[in-house]
Amino acid sequence: MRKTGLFFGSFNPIHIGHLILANAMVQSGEVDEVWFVVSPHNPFKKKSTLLHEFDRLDMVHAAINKNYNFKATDIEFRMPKPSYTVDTLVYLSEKHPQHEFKVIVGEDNLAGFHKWKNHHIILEDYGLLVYPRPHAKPSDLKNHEHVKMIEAPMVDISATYIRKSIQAKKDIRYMVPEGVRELIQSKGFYKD
Ligand SMILES: Nc1ncnc2c1ncn2[C@@H]1O[C@H](COP(=O)(O)OP(=O)(O)OP(=O)(O)O)[C@@H](O)[C@H]1O
Ligand SMILES: O=C(O)c1ccc[n+]([C@@H]2O[C@H](COP(=O)([O-])O)[C@@H](O)[C@H]2O)c1
Repeated sequence: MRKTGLFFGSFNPIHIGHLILANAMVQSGEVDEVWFVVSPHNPFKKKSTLLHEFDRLDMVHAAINKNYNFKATDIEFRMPKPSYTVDTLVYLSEKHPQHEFKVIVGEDNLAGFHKWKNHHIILEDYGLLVYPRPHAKPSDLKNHEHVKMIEAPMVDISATYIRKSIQAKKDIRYMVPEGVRELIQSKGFYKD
């Protein structure tokens, strides 16, 4: 069985915070690889700054480059919207029976985790890999046998900050991998 961590996000754009964290998951030895699950554009949610899902997927591919421990998946583009984590897990497990999937979440997600669809199934059949987040509320879930806390650096950067920097015509070098920066520049993403 291949141990695979799923990292869900809109990745608008993917940045070094995401990549450092995904790499820490692989380095911890808890997973062999991380799949970036790009969240689709929810047609019911209007967010003018959210790029088309294929553009965000292209940036994730550019970021992964030749890291064979990382993979990007567009699986949720073809699933009913909004996509629930449990549905994606069930679908992926059926499609890839040789993989054992776990969900990567920030510590701040634990407090509201009981509101996720079929959260018991996520916990019992899959499990969570949790990375530290600043100001996370305490949660008993940390002691659950299928919840594993993973040590990872906290990198204080967000996609919002990067988008704002581009709008302010600032240099975003080092916040995203060079290939992502080149894509953003050549396609004129986030300029207006
Ligand atoms: N710097 C970071 N370190 C660790 N996790 C992060 C970081 N930035 C975002 N995340 C987490 O990664 C997941 C995917 O992030 P997302 O694509 O929403 O990026 P974001 O930078 O938070 O975006 P935005 O600023 O547009 O809200 C989310 O669960 C989010 O909490
Ligand atoms: O499946 C659910 O019910 C569910 C409810 C809330 C959040 N999630 C997952 O958690 C991710 C982060 O959620 P949020 O609300 O912190 O942006 C989101 O992209 C989903 O993958 C999933």
